Amino acid sequence: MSLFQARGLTKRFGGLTAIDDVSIAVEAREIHALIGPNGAGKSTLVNLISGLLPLDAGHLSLDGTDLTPMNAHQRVRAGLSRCFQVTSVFRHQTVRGNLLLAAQAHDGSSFRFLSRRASERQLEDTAMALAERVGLAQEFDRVAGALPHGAQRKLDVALALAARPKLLLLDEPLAGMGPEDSLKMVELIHALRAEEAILLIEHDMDAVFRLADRLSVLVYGRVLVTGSPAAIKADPRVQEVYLGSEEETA
Ligand SMILES: Nc1ncnc2c1ncn2[C@@H]1O[C@H](COP(=O)(O)OP(=O)(O)OP(=O)(O)O)[C@@H](O)[C@H]1O
Repeated sequence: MSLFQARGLTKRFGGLTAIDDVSIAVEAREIHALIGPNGAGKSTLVNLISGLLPLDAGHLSLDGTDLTPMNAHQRVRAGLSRCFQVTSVFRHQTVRGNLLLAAQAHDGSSFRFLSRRASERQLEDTAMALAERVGLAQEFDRVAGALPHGAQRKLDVALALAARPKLLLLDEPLAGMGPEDSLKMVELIHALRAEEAILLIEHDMDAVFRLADRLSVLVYGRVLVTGSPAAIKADPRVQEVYLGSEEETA
């Protein structure tokens, strides 16, 4: 069984079926990218999976746990963590402060048998380990709002990692980044795959095709095709969807 399975997801907005019987699976250590033209339903699908929007129909499971009846917070606790297009960083806090808060929010109860000093030390270690994982150890004591955009997005990823997710939802992680930051973020996402499965929504097709193990193409709220990067590139139906902007699938 796949680590993550979504089956028959459906969402209507009045007369519009924005997501129409969508099924998608993500395996352990897989980067599964979701692509599609503007308005295809990618954001709606991510909101359904993370629990920000209620489903009209369908089922979701993660590592054998039924997520369907859970709200967004319960889904995070069950192992589904999300990075937002709009960063969720506390701008006036330092990197350390942000990561301590996140570590405490997700780990607080596991420290209740430790002394206060021991639990504080443990939280500090967790915060530093998160900073190191995303390459922000040098910026640990800097105020988050003063960091360059690329570093803030890394911090956003670290905040999502604090929940120790089994599946990480990355919603346009490269949005607003220059080429140098994009390259660093691609490297970071590539490295994350060793521990977290990733569902990636991203407009930068170069990055998507470099990172993804499999892709699903969403068109008018339906999955047109799922396959390897090579199969997706060669698929005439996909080429037709992107006709007029061939460089996007190149
Ligand atoms: N809250 C809403 N109420 C009504 N219609 C909506 C709502 N949210 C999305 N839609 C519609 O659902 C469809 C899918 O939109 P969605 O934003 O999910 O697409 P997308 O693939 O994420 O687009 P983009 O790549 O431009 O962000 C669109 O037709 C959109 O107008």
